[in-house]
Amino acid sequence: MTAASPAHSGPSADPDLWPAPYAAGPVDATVTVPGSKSVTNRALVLAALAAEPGWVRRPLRSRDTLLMAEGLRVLGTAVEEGVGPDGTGEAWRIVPAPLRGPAAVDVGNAGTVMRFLPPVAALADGPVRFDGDPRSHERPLHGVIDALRALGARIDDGGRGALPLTVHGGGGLEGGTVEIDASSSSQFVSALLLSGARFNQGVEVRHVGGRLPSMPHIRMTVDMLRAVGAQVDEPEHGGEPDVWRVAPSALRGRDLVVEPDLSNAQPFLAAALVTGGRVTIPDWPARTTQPGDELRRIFTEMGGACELTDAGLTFTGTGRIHGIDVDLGEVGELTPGIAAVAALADSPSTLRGVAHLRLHETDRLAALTAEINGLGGDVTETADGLLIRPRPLRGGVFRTYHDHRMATAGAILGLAVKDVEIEDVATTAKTLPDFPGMWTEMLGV
Ligand SMILES: O=C(O)C1=C[C@@H](OP(=O)(O)O)[C@@H](O)[C@H](O)C1
Ligand SMILES: C=C(OP(=O)(O)O)C(=O)O
Repeated sequence: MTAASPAHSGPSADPDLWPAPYAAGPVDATVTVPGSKSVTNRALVLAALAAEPGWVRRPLRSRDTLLMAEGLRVLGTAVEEGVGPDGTGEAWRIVPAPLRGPAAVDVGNAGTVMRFLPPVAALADGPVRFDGDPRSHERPLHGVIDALRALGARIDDGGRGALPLTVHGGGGLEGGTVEIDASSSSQFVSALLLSGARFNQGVEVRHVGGRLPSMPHIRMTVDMLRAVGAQVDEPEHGGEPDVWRVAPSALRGRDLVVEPDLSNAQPFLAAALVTGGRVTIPDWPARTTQPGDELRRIFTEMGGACELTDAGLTFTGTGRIHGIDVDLGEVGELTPGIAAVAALADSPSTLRGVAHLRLHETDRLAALTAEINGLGGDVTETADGLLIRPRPLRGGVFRTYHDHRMATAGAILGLAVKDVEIEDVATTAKTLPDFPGMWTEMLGV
């Protein structure tokens, strides 16, 4: 472990700076992780589009999912706090209703809200205005806007191809075949498929362009559509490459239990790796489309070991971390946490396939480079990723740029480097509101 730099004057009293706890020894903890953002927000959209009420059990309650629930509410759907249909387990009860406008939807900086709801709004019977955080104006949306127009929707975006915009819902959408370039976000494809069953002709989405990122998230969309009764053709299992089809049909209301968010399990697993300790995540699914499941392979290659038992996933570290050369294109949202671990390794790492992270919550490649180097690291950006050469790090302020995964990446570094202070740790509320409490509880501090 690296001592704090003598030049560093110790933690400041700035309330916006969170002193990241330093781990004096190996962690040994069981950490229950709240539900998946991606599953919760798909479940909400599908339940709102269904022909009958449904339940979403163990939903994630975070900024992104509360924005999704509110967006659906203003479009007419009832999202009620309650218990599951058998009287057990906390759940949201979703009662679909005719989608209506005028309405105004705040997307915050949630990719899932800004991309999944405009197709839903096209089914409403009036104008729906979309706006969000300043960063939401910079995140790509052209794939959704152009596709919806091609499928028959009227959208006023002032020619920007981005937020803010108004979808002039016409009470329904013709649908049909559409070509999009989804190389900047897989969420374009997911967005069109999720609403596609409700279009008159269904939808056929043909991706044309560069590499499509985050394929597991598209598989999640397809699996969840099938679970509510949609008929989906997809490239896997013999379909045409880069083509997805959803047939027009009614969707069933279901009782769906949300899996723990495996991407939010990442910092806790990383804590086992970095401190040579042991962390168990209960309810780790045996089979899942969540990209976080890849952490079993990636963190094992970086020096740990994992075991999936009835108790959950137990991940054990040795305290020695190895560098890794890995393509993260399918699992881009894991990059900040992997970069933090890689900065503490005993050999260099190359993270590839993630150019599209420049358009995430912040430019994650620039942010990780600036902040790890700000602690004395040696990170360089490549055309599609990062080169990380570990060096002894020192304490200092780790800025987060309104990015929840920057905050958790900084916390991972703080385990091994004294006097790291995270700016605006509250930004973790996007997907994990109690992160600071969970982190200190894991460490027993
Ligand atoms: O569909 C989803 O739930 C997501 C898809 C991915 O988006 P991109 O394909 O834009 O990276 C991922 O990074 C994001 O965190 C969640
Ligand atoms: C990229 C992410 O989020 P979003 O859904 O806003 O795209 C993320 O959570 O890492």
